[in-house]
Amino acid sequence: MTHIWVNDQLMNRNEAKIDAEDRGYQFGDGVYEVIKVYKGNLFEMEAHINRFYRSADELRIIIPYTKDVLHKMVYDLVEADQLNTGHVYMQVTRGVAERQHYFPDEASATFTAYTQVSDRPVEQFEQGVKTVLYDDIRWLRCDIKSLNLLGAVLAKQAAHEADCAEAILHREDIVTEGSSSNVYGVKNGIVYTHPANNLILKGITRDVVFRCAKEQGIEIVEEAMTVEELLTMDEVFFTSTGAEVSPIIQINDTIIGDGEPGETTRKLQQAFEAKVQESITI
Ligand SMILES: Cc1ncc(COP(=O)(O)O)c(CN[C@@H]2CONC2=O)c1O
Repeated sequence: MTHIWVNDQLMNRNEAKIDAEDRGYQFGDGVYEVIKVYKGNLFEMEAHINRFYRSADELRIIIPYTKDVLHKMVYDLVEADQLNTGHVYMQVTRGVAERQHYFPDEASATFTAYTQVSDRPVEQFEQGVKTVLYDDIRWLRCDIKSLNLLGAVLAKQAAHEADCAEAILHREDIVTEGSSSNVYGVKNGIVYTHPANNLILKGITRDVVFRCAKEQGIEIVEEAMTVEELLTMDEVFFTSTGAEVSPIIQINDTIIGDGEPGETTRKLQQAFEAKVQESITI
């Protein structure tokens, strides 16, 4: 039996009860994080916690724990579930109150966190994936990791129906990011990706890849690509907590490069793997 934090109670997963008037349930009024666990070790935990609090602050949601207490709660959850490889999903909502759009005067945040076993998608790393293009119909605060995911849900559904792993989003002609990932193009060994502003989520994996690129002497230019530029890149890849560094070999009907994962992508995959291994202290 796995466990779940519901506020400050760690209980069996099937005992959790969430009120029908929780604002996360009714309005998507909350924020979340997905944290990878490798051999029982939380990867980039501090960065995820910092982004979690920043997202909550942007929505004026008060997380009722200090960062240290929250870190311990997540650590204890992984221990309780003896999670080896997988992820922790955690979220905080503005809480339970009679349904009204404006912030309720009286509501205390609802925090939940649970673990999920999830293997690393090794075949995806090795072979690369097909993707589709999809209009970025999301709101203009994509830098907040909010529960408002309908734009991403519809995009991912379109990818799923096309037997693809990801949808690449674009606002008119400008490529922003994936439905649940950051997207990069490589031309002549230089990596291009959308600037970290309100139109994308500044991924934790993106930050690790930036560090890896610097160490490897690979130039990254934070400059938005047009759809046409993306389709004519030598290499394309995407990153997320779950996808790590995954090559993209096809976008709609366009084969990227020679249809195989590229050299720069491979270098970044190897450098990222070294970071993963470093995080495993046992
Ligand atoms: C819209 C969006 N952009 C970028 C990313 C990549 O961010 P990280 O590198 O920090 O993961 C995510 C991750 N979304 C999480 C990752 O796994 N499932 C999700 O919903 C995302 O949802």
